[in-house]
Amino acid sequence: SKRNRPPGPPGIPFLGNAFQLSRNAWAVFEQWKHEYGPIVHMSIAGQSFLVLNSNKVASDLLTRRANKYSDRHRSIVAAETLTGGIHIAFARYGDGWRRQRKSAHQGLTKEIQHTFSAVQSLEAVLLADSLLQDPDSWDNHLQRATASLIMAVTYNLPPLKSETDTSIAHIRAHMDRLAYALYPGNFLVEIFPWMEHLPAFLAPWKKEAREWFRKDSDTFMALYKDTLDRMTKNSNPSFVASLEAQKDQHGLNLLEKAWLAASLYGAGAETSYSSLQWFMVAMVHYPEVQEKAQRELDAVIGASRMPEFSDFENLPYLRALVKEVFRWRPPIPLGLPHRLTEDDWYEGYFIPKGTLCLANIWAINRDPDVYGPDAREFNPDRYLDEKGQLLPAVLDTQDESHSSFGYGRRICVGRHVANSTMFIDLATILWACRIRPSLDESGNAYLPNNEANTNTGLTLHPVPFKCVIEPRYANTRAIIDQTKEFYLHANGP
Ligand code: HEM
Repeated sequence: SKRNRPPGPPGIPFLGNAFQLSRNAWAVFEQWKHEYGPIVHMSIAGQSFLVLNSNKVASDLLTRRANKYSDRHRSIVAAETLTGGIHIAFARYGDGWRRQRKSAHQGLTKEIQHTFSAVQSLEAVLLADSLLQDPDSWDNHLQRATASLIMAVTYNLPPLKSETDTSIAHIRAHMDRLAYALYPGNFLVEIFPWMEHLPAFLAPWKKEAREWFRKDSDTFMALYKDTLDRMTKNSNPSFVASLEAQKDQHGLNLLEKAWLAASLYGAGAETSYSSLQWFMVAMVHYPEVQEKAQRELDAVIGASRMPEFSDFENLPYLRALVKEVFRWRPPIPLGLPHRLTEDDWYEGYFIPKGTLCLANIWAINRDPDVYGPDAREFNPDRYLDEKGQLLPAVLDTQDESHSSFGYGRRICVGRHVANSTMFIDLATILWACRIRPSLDESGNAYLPNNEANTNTGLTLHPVPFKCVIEPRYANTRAIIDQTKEFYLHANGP
Protein backbone atom coordinates (compact mmCIF):
# COMPACT_ATOMS: atom_id res chain seq x y z
CA SER A 1 0.00 0.00 0.00
CA LYS A 2 1.09 3.55 -0.66
CA ARG A 3 0.89 4.15 3.09
CA ASN A 4 3.85 1.83 3.62
CA ARG A 5 6.11 3.61 1.13
CA PRO A 6 9.15 5.43 2.50
CA PRO A 7 8.54 9.16 2.93
CA GLY A 8 9.23 11.58 0.10
CA PRO A 9 8.06 14.59 -1.89
CA PRO A 10 4.85 14.61 -3.92
CA GLY A 11 5.04 13.02 -7.40
CA ILE A 12 6.67 14.84 -10.27
CA PRO A 13 4.64 14.52 -13.47
CA PHE A 14 7.37 14.41 -16.13
CA LEU A 15 10.61 12.50 -16.14
CA GLY A 16 12.28 15.20 -18.22
CA ASN A 17 11.71 17.77 -15.48
CA ALA A 18 12.87 15.51 -12.73
CA PHE A 19 16.61 15.73 -13.06
CA GLN A 20 16.32 19.33 -14.09
CA LEU A 21 14.79 20.13 -10.67
CA SER A 22 18.21 21.48 -10.26
CA ARG A 23 21.31 20.64 -12.28
CA ASN A 24 22.73 19.36 -9.00
CA ALA A 25 19.97 16.86 -8.21
CA TRP A 26 22.26 15.04 -5.75
CA ALA A 27 22.48 18.20 -3.61
CA VAL A 28 18.68 18.57 -3.63
CA PHE A 29 18.38 14.90 -2.62
CA GLU A 30 20.89 15.54 0.17
CA GLN A 31 18.58 18.26 1.52
CA TRP A 32 15.71 15.78 1.42
CA LYS A 33 17.66 13.64 3.87
CA HIS A 34 17.02 16.30 6.53
CA GLU A 35 13.34 16.48 5.61
CA TYR A 36 12.49 12.81 5.01
CA GLY A 37 15.38 10.72 6.37
CA PRO A 38 18.02 8.52 4.72
CA ILE A 39 15.59 6.67 2.45
CA VAL A 40 13.39 8.84 0.25
CA HIS A 41 10.69 7.72 -2.16
CA MET A 42 9.59 9.71 -5.17
CA SER A 43 7.46 8.96 -8.15
CA ILE A 44 8.25 10.49 -11.50
CA ALA A 45 5.80 9.99 -14.34
CA GLY A 46 4.56 6.89 -12.51
CA GLN A 47 8.04 5.37 -12.02
CA SER A 48 9.03 4.71 -8.38
CA PHE A 49 12.46 5.91 -7.31
CA LEU A 50 14.29 5.47 -4.02
CA VAL A 51 17.07 7.84 -3.10
CA LEU A 52 19.47 6.18 -0.66
CA ASN A 53 21.11 8.94 1.32
CA SER A 54 23.23 6.97 3.79
CA ASN A 55 25.82 4.25 3.45
CA LYS A 56 23.78 2.02 5.76
CA VAL A 57 20.66 1.93 3.59
CA ALA A 58 22.68 1.75 0.35
CA SER A 59 24.74 -1.19 1.68
CA ASP A 60 21.72 -2.91 3.26
CA LEU A 61 19.81 -2.88 -0.02
CA LEU A 62 22.29 -2.75 -2.89
CA THR A 63 25.00 -4.94 -1.36
CA ARG A 64 23.37 -7.22 1.23
CA ARG A 65 20.30 -7.84 -0.93
CA ALA A 66 22.22 -7.72 -4.21
CA ASN A 67 20.31 -10.72 -5.58
CA LYS A 68 17.24 -8.43 -5.92
CA TYR A 69 18.83 -5.01 -6.42
CA SER A 70 21.25 -5.51 -9.32
CA ASP A 71 19.15 -4.93 -12.41
CA ARG A 72 19.34 -1.79 -14.56
CA HIS A 73 16.31 0.10 -15.82
CA ARG A 74 14.87 -0.48 -19.23
CA SER A 75 16.31 2.07 -21.60
CA ILE A 76 14.92 1.48 -25.05
CA VAL A 77 17.13 3.84 -27.03
CA ALA A 78 20.46 3.68 -25.16
CA ALA A 79 20.64 0.18 -23.71
CA GLU A 80 18.48 -1.86 -26.07
CA THR A 81 19.07 -0.24 -29.45
CA LEU A 82 22.21 1.92 -29.52
CA THR A 83 24.23 -0.65 -27.58
CA GLY A 84 22.22 -3.74 -28.57
CA GLY A 85 21.68 -4.78 -24.92
CA ILE A 86 25.34 -5.81 -24.59
CA HIS A 87 26.95 -2.79 -22.91
CA ILE A 88 27.99 -4.15 -19.50
CA ALA A 89 27.14 -0.97 -17.57
CA PHE A 90 23.56 -0.75 -18.89
CA ALA A 91 22.81 -4.44 -19.49
CA ARG A 92 19.88 -5.99 -17.61
CA TYR A 93 20.68 -8.36 -14.75
CA GLY A 94 20.82 -11.79 -16.35
CA ASP A 95 23.02 -14.34 -18.01
CA GLY A 96 24.47 -12.00 -20.66
CA TRP A 97 25.55 -9.40 -18.09
CA ARG A 98 26.83 -12.11 -15.70
CA ARG A 99 29.16 -13.61 -18.33
CA GLN A 100 30.49 -10.18 -19.29
CA ARG A 101 30.95 -9.24 -15.65
CA LYS A 102 32.89 -12.44 -14.85
CA SER A 103 35.20 -11.82 -17.81
CA ALA A 104 35.68 -8.16 -16.92
CA HIS A 105 36.33 -9.05 -13.30
CA GLN A 106 38.91 -11.67 -14.26
CA GLY A 107 40.56 -9.26 -16.70
CA LEU A 108 40.86 -6.43 -14.18
CA THR A 109 41.70 -8.12 -10.87
CA LYS A 110 44.25 -6.59 -8.49
CA GLU A 111 46.77 -9.21 -9.64
CA ILE A 112 46.28 -8.57 -13.39
CA GLN A 113 46.33 -4.86 -12.68
CA HIS A 114 50.05 -5.16 -11.83
CA THR A 115 50.78 -6.11 -15.44
CA PHE A 116 49.58 -2.64 -16.46
CA SER A 117 52.03 -0.83 -14.18
CA ALA A 118 54.61 -0.08 -16.91
CA VAL A 119 52.04 1.59 -19.13
CA GLN A 120 50.51 3.46 -16.17
CA SER A 121 53.98 4.69 -15.19
CA LEU A 122 54.71 5.79 -18.77
CA GLU A 123 51.44 7.72 -19.01
CA ALA A 124 52.09 9.37 -15.62
CA VAL A 125 55.53 10.56 -16.75
CA LEU A 126 54.15 11.80 -20.09
CA LEU A 127 51.47 13.66 -18.16
CA ALA A 128 53.94 15.40 -15.83
CA ASP A 129 56.10 16.22 -18.83
CA SER A 130 53.25 17.86 -20.73
CA LEU A 131 52.05 19.76 -17.64
CA LEU A 132 55.48 21.35 -17.32
CA GLN A 133 55.99 21.97 -21.04
CA ASP A 134 52.61 23.56 -21.64
CA PRO A 135 51.01 24.36 -18.26
CA ASP A 136 48.24 26.55 -19.69
CA SER A 137 46.69 23.52 -21.40
CA TRP A 138 46.77 21.40 -18.23
CA ASP A 139 43.16 20.35 -18.61
CA ASN A 140 43.75 18.97 -22.14
CA HIS A 141 46.76 17.03 -20.86
CA LEU A 142 44.66 15.36 -18.17
CA GLN A 143 42.05 14.39 -20.72
CA ARG A 144 44.66 13.02 -23.14
CA ALA A 145 46.40 11.02 -20.40
CA THR A 146 43.25 9.35 -19.09
CA ALA A 147 41.95 8.48 -22.56
CA SER A 148 45.37 7.21 -23.60
CA LEU A 149 45.74 5.04 -20.52
CA ILE A 150 42.41 3.30 -21.06
CA MET A 151 43.23 2.65 -24.73
CA ALA A 152 46.62 1.26 -23.73
CA VAL A 153 45.21 -0.94 -20.95
CA THR A 154 42.40 -2.21 -23.17
CA TYR A 155 44.06 -2.58 -26.56
CA ASN A 156 47.80 -2.16 -25.91
CA LEU A 157 47.87 0.92 -28.14
CA PRO A 158 50.75 3.44 -28.05
CA PRO A 159 50.21 6.78 -26.25
CA LEU A 160 47.68 9.08 -27.91
CA LYS A 161 49.07 12.26 -29.45
CA SER A 162 46.30 14.50 -28.11
CA GLU A 163 42.94 14.38 -26.38
CA THR A 164 41.33 14.74 -29.81
CA ASP A 165 43.47 12.02 -31.45
CA THR A 166 41.61 10.68 -34.47
CA SER A 167 42.01 7.12 -33.20
CA ILE A 168 39.51 7.81 -30.41
CA ALA A 169 37.18 10.12 -32.35
CA HIS A 170 34.76 7.29 -33.08
CA ILE A 171 34.58 5.93 -29.55
CA ARG A 172 34.10 9.46 -28.21
CA ALA A 173 31.30 10.16 -30.66
CA HIS A 174 29.70 6.91 -29.49
CA MET A 175 29.90 8.13 -25.87
CA ASP A 176 28.27 11.45 -26.81
CA ARG A 177 25.38 9.65 -28.48
CA LEU A 178 24.98 7.40 -25.46
CA ALA A 179 25.03 10.32 -23.00
CA TYR A 180 22.41 12.11 -25.11
CA ALA A 181 20.20 9.04 -25.27
CA LEU A 182 20.47 8.46 -21.51
CA TYR A 183 19.59 12.01 -20.56
CA PRO A 184 16.09 11.95 -19.06
CA GLY A 185 13.54 13.53 -21.34
CA ASN A 186 15.51 13.47 -24.60
CA PHE A 187 13.50 10.54 -25.98
CA LEU A 188 9.77 10.40 -25.25
CA VAL A 189 9.74 6.65 -25.90
CA GLU A 190 11.52 6.14 -22.55
CA ILE A 191 8.55 7.74 -20.78
CA PHE A 192 5.86 6.22 -23.05
CA PRO A 193 7.24 2.77 -24.06
CA TRP A 194 4.23 2.13 -26.32
CA MET A 195 5.87 4.59 -28.73
CA GLU A 196 8.37 1.84 -29.46
CA HIS A 197 5.71 0.23 -31.65
CA LEU A 198 5.11 3.30 -33.79
CA PRO A 199 5.95 2.81 -37.46
CA ALA A 200 9.46 3.84 -38.51
CA PHE A 201 8.38 7.08 -40.22
CA LEU A 202 6.91 8.31 -36.88
CA ALA A 203 9.92 7.07 -34.87
CA PRO A 204 13.04 7.99 -36.88
CA TRP A 205 15.27 7.31 -33.87
CA LYS A 206 14.78 3.55 -34.38
CA LYS A 207 16.48 3.35 -37.76
CA GLU A 208 19.19 5.76 -36.71
CA ALA A 209 20.01 3.97 -33.43
CA ARG A 210 20.07 0.54 -35.11
CA GLU A 211 22.39 1.90 -37.77
CA TRP A 212 24.71 3.30 -35.10
CA PHE A 213 24.77 -0.02 -33.30
CA ARG A 214 25.83 -1.71 -36.52
CA LYS A 215 28.54 0.88 -37.27
CA ASP A 216 29.85 0.92 -33.68
CA SER A 217 29.91 -2.89 -33.62
CA ASP A 218 32.03 -2.89 -36.79
CA THR A 219 34.47 -0.37 -35.31
CA PHE A 220 34.77 -2.15 -31.96
CA MET A 221 35.28 -5.53 -33.63
CA ALA A 222 37.97 -4.02 -35.86
CA LEU A 223 39.75 -2.62 -32.79
CA TYR A 224 39.51 -6.00 -31.10
CA LYS A 225 40.79 -7.94 -34.11
CA ASP A 226 43.62 -5.48 -34.61
CA THR A 227 44.72 -6.16 -31.01
CA LEU A 228 44.55 -9.90 -31.67
CA ASP A 229 46.81 -9.41 -34.69
CA ARG A 230 49.34 -7.46 -32.65
CA MET A 231 49.22 -10.16 -29.97
CA THR A 232 50.76 -12.57 -32.45
CA LYS A 233 53.81 -10.29 -32.65
CA ASN A 234 54.33 -9.31 -29.00
CA SER A 235 53.27 -10.48 -25.57
CA ASN A 236 52.41 -7.05 -24.13
CA PRO A 237 49.62 -7.13 -21.55
CA SER A 238 46.15 -5.77 -22.34
CA PHE A 239 42.56 -6.36 -21.32
CA VAL A 240 41.96 -8.04 -24.69
CA ALA A 241 44.93 -10.37 -24.08
CA SER A 242 43.60 -11.27 -20.64
CA LEU A 243 40.11 -11.93 -22.06
CA GLU A 244 41.58 -14.24 -24.68
CA ALA A 245 43.61 -16.08 -22.04
CA GLN A 246 40.47 -16.94 -20.04
CA LYS A 247 39.38 -20.53 -20.33
CA ASP A 248 36.28 -20.65 -22.61
CA GLN A 249 35.92 -16.84 -22.15
CA HIS A 250 32.63 -17.38 -20.31
CA GLY A 251 30.99 -18.18 -23.61
CA LEU A 252 31.29 -14.62 -24.94
CA ASN A 253 31.23 -14.31 -28.72
CA LEU A 254 33.41 -11.87 -30.66
CA LEU A 255 30.72 -9.17 -30.72
CA GLU A 256 30.23 -9.36 -26.93
CA LYS A 257 33.99 -9.31 -26.28
CA ALA A 258 34.41 -6.34 -28.62
CA TRP A 259 31.68 -4.39 -26.82
CA LEU A 260 33.02 -5.35 -23.40
CA ALA A 261 36.46 -4.01 -24.31
CA ALA A 262 35.02 -0.81 -25.82
CA SER A 263 32.81 -0.21 -22.78
CA LEU A 264 35.92 0.25 -20.62
CA TYR A 265 36.67 3.48 -22.45
CA GLY A 266 33.21 4.88 -21.72
CA ALA A 267 33.30 3.78 -18.11
CA GLY A 268 36.91 4.60 -17.32
CA ALA A 269 38.16 7.57 -19.34
CA GLU A 270 35.80 10.40 -18.34
CA THR A 271 35.57 9.24 -14.73
CA SER A 272 39.37 9.21 -14.32
CA TYR A 273 39.63 12.56 -16.11
CA SER A 274 37.03 14.04 -13.74
CA SER A 275 38.99 12.82 -10.69
CA LEU A 276 42.26 14.32 -11.93
CA GLN A 277 40.52 17.64 -12.59
CA TRP A 278 39.10 17.75 -9.05
CA PHE A 279 42.55 16.89 -7.74
CA MET A 280 43.84 20.08 -9.42
CA VAL A 281 41.01 22.07 -7.82
CA ALA A 282 41.93 20.62 -4.41
CA MET A 283 45.61 21.44 -4.88
CA VAL A 284 45.00 25.14 -5.45
CA HIS A 285 42.47 25.32 -2.62
CA TYR A 286 44.42 23.31 -0.07
CA PRO A 287 48.14 24.22 -0.45
CA GLU A 288 48.90 22.65 2.94
CA VAL A 289 47.78 19.25 1.62
CA GLN A 290 50.01 19.63 -1.43
CA GLU A 291 53.00 20.57 0.75
CA LYS A 292 52.42 17.66 3.10
CA ALA A 293 52.26 15.18 0.22
CA GLN A 294 55.43 16.67 -1.25
CA ARG A 295 57.24 16.41 2.10
CA GLU A 296 56.37 12.70 2.14
CA LEU A 297 57.59 12.28 -1.46
CA ASP A 298 60.84 14.13 -0.67
CA ALA A 299 61.47 11.97 2.38
CA VAL A 300 60.74 8.66 0.66
CA ILE A 301 61.96 9.31 -2.89
CA GLY A 302 64.04 12.51 -3.02
CA ALA A 303 64.95 14.59 -6.05
CA SER A 304 67.05 12.08 -7.95
CA ARG A 305 64.33 9.72 -9.28
CA MET A 306 60.59 9.66 -9.99
CA PRO A 307 57.97 7.75 -7.95
CA GLU A 308 57.33 4.09 -8.78
CA PHE A 309 54.68 1.56 -7.82
CA SER A 310 57.21 -0.04 -5.47
CA ASP A 311 56.94 3.13 -3.31
CA PHE A 312 53.26 2.40 -2.64
CA GLU A 313 53.66 0.98 0.90
CA ASN A 314 55.88 3.90 1.95
CA LEU A 315 53.48 6.65 0.82
CA PRO A 316 50.47 6.39 3.14
CA TYR A 317 49.64 10.11 2.91
CA LEU A 318 49.60 9.91 -0.89
CA ARG A 319 47.31 6.87 -0.72
CA ALA A 320 45.01 8.79 1.63
CA LEU A 321 45.07 11.70 -0.84
CA VAL A 322 43.84 9.38 -3.62
CA LYS A 323 40.92 8.26 -1.43
CA GLU A 324 40.11 11.85 -0.56
CA VAL A 325 39.95 12.97 -4.22
CA PHE A 326 37.46 10.19 -4.98
CA ARG A 327 35.43 10.96 -1.84
CA TRP A 328 35.40 14.75 -2.09
CA ARG A 329 34.07 15.01 -5.63
CA PRO A 330 32.63 11.69 -6.86
CA PRO A 331 32.73 11.61 -10.69
CA ILE A 332 29.26 9.98 -10.81
CA PRO A 333 27.45 11.63 -7.87
CA LEU A 334 24.27 9.55 -8.15
CA GLY A 335 25.94 6.34 -9.32
CA LEU A 336 24.02 4.27 -11.84
CA PRO A 337 20.45 3.27 -10.91
CA HIS A 338 19.90 -0.26 -9.53
CA ARG A 339 16.50 -1.72 -10.38
CA LEU A 340 14.68 -3.93 -7.89
CA THR A 341 13.52 -7.23 -9.46
CA GLU A 342 10.96 -8.36 -6.83
CA ASP A 343 8.79 -6.72 -4.15
CA ASP A 344 10.70 -6.08 -0.95
CA TRP A 345 10.25 -4.80 2.61
CA TYR A 346 12.85 -2.75 4.45
CA GLU A 347 12.52 -1.37 7.98
CA GLY A 348 8.73 -1.47 7.74
CA TYR A 349 8.62 0.13 4.30
CA PHE A 350 7.26 -1.55 1.21
CA ILE A 351 9.41 -1.23 -1.91
CA PRO A 352 7.68 -2.45 -5.09
CA LYS A 353 9.35 -4.48 -7.81
CA GLY A 354 10.67 -2.20 -10.55
CA THR A 355 11.75 0.61 -8.19
CA LEU A 356 14.90 2.38 -9.35
CA CYS A 357 17.36 2.91 -6.49
CA LEU A 358 19.82 5.77 -6.62
CA ALA A 359 22.69 5.67 -4.13
CA ASN A 360 23.32 9.35 -3.44
CA ILE A 361 27.10 8.96 -3.46
CA TRP A 362 27.50 12.71 -3.13
CA ALA A 363 25.58 12.77 0.18
CA ILE A 364 27.03 9.50 1.48
CA ASN A 365 30.59 10.72 0.90
CA ARG A 366 29.99 13.88 2.92
CA ASP A 367 27.97 12.39 5.75
CA PRO A 368 29.19 14.09 8.96
CA ASP A 369 28.12 11.03 10.99
CA VAL A 370 30.80 9.06 9.13
CA TYR A 371 33.46 11.63 8.25
CA GLY A 372 33.01 14.13 11.10
CA PRO A 373 32.18 17.83 11.09
CA ASP A 374 34.78 18.63 8.40
CA ALA A 375 33.22 16.17 5.93
CA ARG A 376 32.89 18.89 3.26
CA GLU A 377 36.57 19.81 3.46
CA PHE A 378 39.44 18.15 1.63
CA ASN A 379 41.50 16.44 4.29
CA PRO A 380 43.46 13.21 3.59
CA ASP A 381 44.41 12.98 7.27
CA ARG A 382 40.95 11.65 8.02
CA TYR A 383 42.11 8.20 6.82
CA LEU A 384 45.29 8.09 8.91
CA ASP A 385 46.06 7.13 12.51
CA GLU A 386 48.35 9.12 14.81
CA LYS A 387 51.38 7.33 13.33
CA GLY A 388 50.37 8.39 9.82
CA GLN A 389 49.32 4.87 8.76
CA LEU A 390 46.05 4.13 6.96
CA LEU A 391 43.11 3.28 9.21
CA PRO A 392 40.78 0.39 8.33
CA ALA A 393 38.09 1.44 5.81
CA VAL A 394 35.24 3.45 7.31
CA LEU A 395 32.58 2.08 4.96
CA ASP A 396 31.87 -1.48 3.89
CA THR A 397 32.47 -0.59 0.23
CA GLN A 398 35.21 -3.15 -0.44
CA ASP A 399 37.96 -1.34 1.44
CA GLU A 400 37.54 2.01 -0.30
CA SER A 401 36.41 4.31 2.58
CA HIS A 402 34.12 6.12 0.13
CA SER A 403 31.20 5.07 -2.03
CA SER A 404 32.33 6.58 -5.35
CA PHE A 405 32.63 3.19 -7.04
CA GLY A 406 29.04 2.23 -6.24
CA TYR A 407 27.63 -0.86 -4.54
CA GLY A 408 26.97 -4.56 -4.64
CA ARG A 409 27.31 -6.78 -7.69
CA ARG A 410 27.43 -3.72 -9.95
CA ILE A 411 30.29 -2.05 -8.06
CA CYS A 412 32.82 -0.54 -10.49
CA VAL A 413 34.73 -3.44 -12.00
CA GLY A 414 37.59 -1.10 -13.01
CA ARG A 415 38.27 0.26 -9.54
CA HIS A 416 41.69 -1.40 -9.15
CA VAL A 417 42.84 0.20 -12.40
CA ALA A 418 41.28 3.52 -11.31
CA ASN A 419 42.95 3.43 -7.88
CA SER A 420 46.40 2.49 -9.12
CA THR A 421 46.31 4.98 -12.01
CA MET A 422 45.39 7.75 -9.59
CA PHE A 423 48.16 6.67 -7.23
CA ILE A 424 50.93 6.85 -9.83
CA ASP A 425 49.50 9.98 -11.51
CA LEU A 426 49.22 11.97 -8.27
CA ALA A 427 52.61 10.78 -6.99
CA THR A 428 54.27 11.73 -10.30
CA ILE A 429 52.54 15.10 -10.68
CA LEU A 430 53.25 16.11 -7.07
CA TRP A 431 56.86 14.92 -7.31
CA ALA A 432 57.46 16.97 -10.48
CA CYS A 433 55.17 20.00 -10.19
CA ARG A 434 54.29 22.78 -7.81
CA ILE A 435 50.68 23.78 -8.48
CA ARG A 436 49.62 27.29 -7.45
CA PRO A 437 46.60 29.47 -8.06
CA SER A 438 47.07 32.03 -10.82
CA LEU A 439 47.09 35.72 -9.84
CA ASP A 440 44.64 38.35 -11.05
CA GLU A 441 45.70 41.86 -12.20
CA SER A 442 45.92 43.10 -8.60
CA GLY A 443 48.15 40.19 -7.64
CA ASN A 444 45.47 38.29 -5.68
CA ALA A 445 45.30 34.50 -5.92
CA TYR A 446 42.42 33.36 -8.10
CA LEU A 447 40.62 30.40 -6.55
CA PRO A 448 38.08 28.56 -8.70
CA ASN A 449 34.65 27.92 -7.22
CA ASN A 450 35.19 24.42 -5.94
CA GLU A 451 31.47 23.54 -5.94
CA ALA A 452 30.65 24.79 -9.44
CA ASN A 453 30.57 22.08 -12.03
CA THR A 454 29.74 21.27 -15.60
CA ASN A 455 27.77 18.09 -15.67
CA THR A 456 28.20 16.22 -18.96
CA GLY A 457 25.19 14.05 -18.25
CA LEU A 458 27.30 11.15 -17.04
CA THR A 459 30.23 12.64 -15.11
CA LEU A 460 30.88 15.72 -12.98
CA HIS A 461 33.64 18.16 -13.99
CA PRO A 462 34.87 21.45 -12.49
CA VAL A 463 34.41 24.62 -14.51
CA PRO A 464 37.62 25.47 -16.41
CA PHE A 465 40.15 27.58 -14.49
CA LYS A 466 43.73 28.78 -14.76
CA CYS A 467 46.57 27.83 -12.45
CA VAL A 468 50.36 27.99 -12.36
CA ILE A 469 52.41 24.79 -12.72
CA GLU A 470 56.19 24.91 -12.18
CA PRO A 471 58.95 22.29 -11.83
CA ARG A 472 59.91 21.53 -8.24
CA TYR A 473 63.59 20.71 -8.67
CA ALA A 474 66.37 22.16 -10.81
CA ASN A 475 66.87 18.77 -12.49
CA THR A 476 63.17 17.81 -12.80
CA ARG A 477 63.14 18.06 -16.62
CA ALA A 478 66.30 15.98 -17.03
CA ILE A 479 64.96 13.20 -14.77
CA ILE A 480 61.60 13.21 -16.56
CA ASP A 481 63.42 12.76 -19.90
CA GLN A 482 65.47 9.84 -18.58
CA THR A 483 62.44 8.17 -16.99
CA LYS A 484 60.36 8.66 -20.13
CA GLU A 485 63.01 6.92 -22.21
CA PHE A 486 63.10 4.08 -19.73
CA TYR A 487 59.33 3.47 -19.83
CA LEU A 488 59.05 3.94 -23.59
CA HIS A 489 61.59 1.16 -23.89
CA ALA A 490 59.93 -0.96 -21.16
CA ASN A 491 56.58 -0.79 -22.97
CA GLY A 492 58.16 -2.32 -26.03
CA PRO A 493 56.98 -2.09 -29.63
C1 HEM B 1 37.87 7.22 -11.76
C2 HEM B 1 37.27 6.44 -11.36
C3 HEM B 1 35.99 5.67 -11.51
C4 HEM B 1 34.83 5.86 -10.83
C5 HEM B 1 34.57 6.90 -9.75
C6 HEM B 1 33.90 4.85 -11.28
C7 HEM B 1 32.61 4.72 -10.78
C8 HEM B 1 31.71 3.76 -11.20
C9 HEM B 1 30.36 3.64 -10.70
C10 HEM B 1 29.69 4.54 -9.66
C11 HEM B 1 29.79 2.58 -11.34
C12 HEM B 1 28.36 2.06 -11.13
C13 HEM B 1 28.34 1.18 -9.90
C14 HEM B 1 26.96 0.74 -9.48
O1 HEM B 1 26.10 0.47 -10.33
O2 HEM B 1 26.71 0.66 -8.25
C15 HEM B 1 30.78 2.03 -12.23
C16 HEM B 1 30.57 0.95 -13.05
C17 HEM B 1 31.52 0.49 -13.94
N1 HEM B 1 32.82 0.90 -14.07
FE1 HEM B 1 33.71 2.42 -13.09
N2 HEM B 1 34.49 4.09 -12.23
C18 HEM B 1 35.79 4.54 -12.41
C19 HEM B 1 36.75 4.03 -13.26
C20 HEM B 1 36.58 2.92 -14.05
C21 HEM B 1 37.60 2.33 -14.88
C22 HEM B 1 39.04 2.85 -14.97
C23 HEM B 1 37.03 1.29 -15.53
C24 HEM B 1 37.64 0.32 -16.51
C25 HEM B 1 38.90 0.04 -16.60
C26 HEM B 1 35.64 1.21 -15.10
C27 HEM B 1 34.73 0.26 -15.51
C28 HEM B 1 33.42 0.17 -15.07
C29 HEM B 1 32.44 -0.76 -15.63
C30 HEM B 1 32.68 -1.74 -16.77
C31 HEM B 1 31.24 -0.56 -14.91
C32 HEM B 1 29.91 -1.29 -15.12
C33 HEM B 1 29.79 -2.41 -14.10
C34 HEM B 1 28.46 -3.16 -14.17
O3 HEM B 1 27.41 -2.56 -14.44
O4 HEM B 1 28.48 -4.37 -13.89
N3 HEM B 1 35.41 2.21 -14.19
N4 HEM B 1 31.95 2.76 -12.13
